[in-house]
Amino acid sequence: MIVDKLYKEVEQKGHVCVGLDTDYSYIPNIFAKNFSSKGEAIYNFNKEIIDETYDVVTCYKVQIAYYEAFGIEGLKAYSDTLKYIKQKGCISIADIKRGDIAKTAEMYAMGHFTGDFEADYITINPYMGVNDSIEPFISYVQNNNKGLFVLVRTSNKGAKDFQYIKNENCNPLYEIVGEKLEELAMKNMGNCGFSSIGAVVGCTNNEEGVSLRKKIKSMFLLIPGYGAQGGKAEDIVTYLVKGNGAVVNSSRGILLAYKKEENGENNFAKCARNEAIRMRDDIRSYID
Ligand SMILES: O=c1ccn([C@@H]2O[C@H](COP(=O)(O)O)[C@@H](O)[C@H]2O)c(=O)[nH]1
Repeated sequence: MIVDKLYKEVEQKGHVCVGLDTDYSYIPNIFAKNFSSKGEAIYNFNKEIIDETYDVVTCYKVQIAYYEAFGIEGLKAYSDTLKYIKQKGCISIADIKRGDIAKTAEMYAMGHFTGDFEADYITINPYMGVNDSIEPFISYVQNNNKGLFVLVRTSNKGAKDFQYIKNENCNPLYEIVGEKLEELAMKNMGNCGFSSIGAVVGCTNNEEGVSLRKKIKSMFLLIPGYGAQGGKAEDIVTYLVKGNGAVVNSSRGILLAYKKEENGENNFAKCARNEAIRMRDDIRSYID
C-alpha cells in the first residue's frame, strides 16, 4: 500500500512535505525571464526545487489552485510537475480538496488517480458524506496503490466556524468526522500499522490534539500550518506515533526561503533546500 512507502520515507528522510504552491509572483525575475510562458516558468521553478530537495524531504504536495489560476498552461505545469515528482521516485499529494455526489466523485477519482493528473494521494472534503465523498475513491486505494487525506480539522482560523460545533455530548464535529473515518481507515490498513486513508489535521489549533490522535489512531496524517501559518515543531509531536505517522507541509516557508537571504534570488532552490533541512531537523529535535 502507498502508506507503507510513505512510512518508510518518513523513517529515512524525516517529516517534511514540500508544498508546491507556486504562485508566479514567487518566481525570481532573473529565473522567470528565461521562459516564454508563465506555465513554463512555474514548471521549471518546481523542477529546480525538486532537484535540490528530493533527497532530504519525504513528499511533495501540489496545490492545484495555483495551477488552475493560469488556465491550460497552468494545468500543463501541474501535470508536468506531478510527472517529474514520479520520475524522481517521490510521493505526490494532489491538494484538490474534492467532495461531491458519488457519480461525480467517481470522475474526480479517475481524473486524479489516472491519466494526465495522476497523483499518489489526493485530499478529499468529506462534507457530502461517506458514501458520496469517500467511497468512490476506495477501489483506487485497494487496487491501485493510491491514498487519501480527508479533511478532519483544518489549520485556518475559520475552522472554528463549523468544525468545532459540538453535539449534545460535547463532541466537536471534527472529532465525529475523525471517528467515522477511522472505521473506514481500519479496513484499509498497510503493513506499517497505518491506513492509506489518512487525515488532514492542522498544527495551529492543538488544544485537543492528544484526544483527537487517540480517536484516529490508524490514520496517517498530513499536517499543514507549519511556518507561514504559525505552527511549530513542538505542536507536531502530539500527532506522531513512535516518531512516525505524519508528514508536515510547508509551502511558502520553503518556496520563499530565498527572500530571507542576501542574493537569494540567484540561489532560490539552494535556499529551499536549506529551509527543508532546517525544518526536518527542527521536527526531529522534539522526538526522543
Ligand atoms: O487545513 C489545511 C488544509 C490545507 N492547507 C493547504 O496547505 C498549504 C499551506 O501553505 P503554507 O504556505 O505552508 O501556509 C496550502 O496549500 C493550503 O491550501 C492548509 O493550509 N490548511
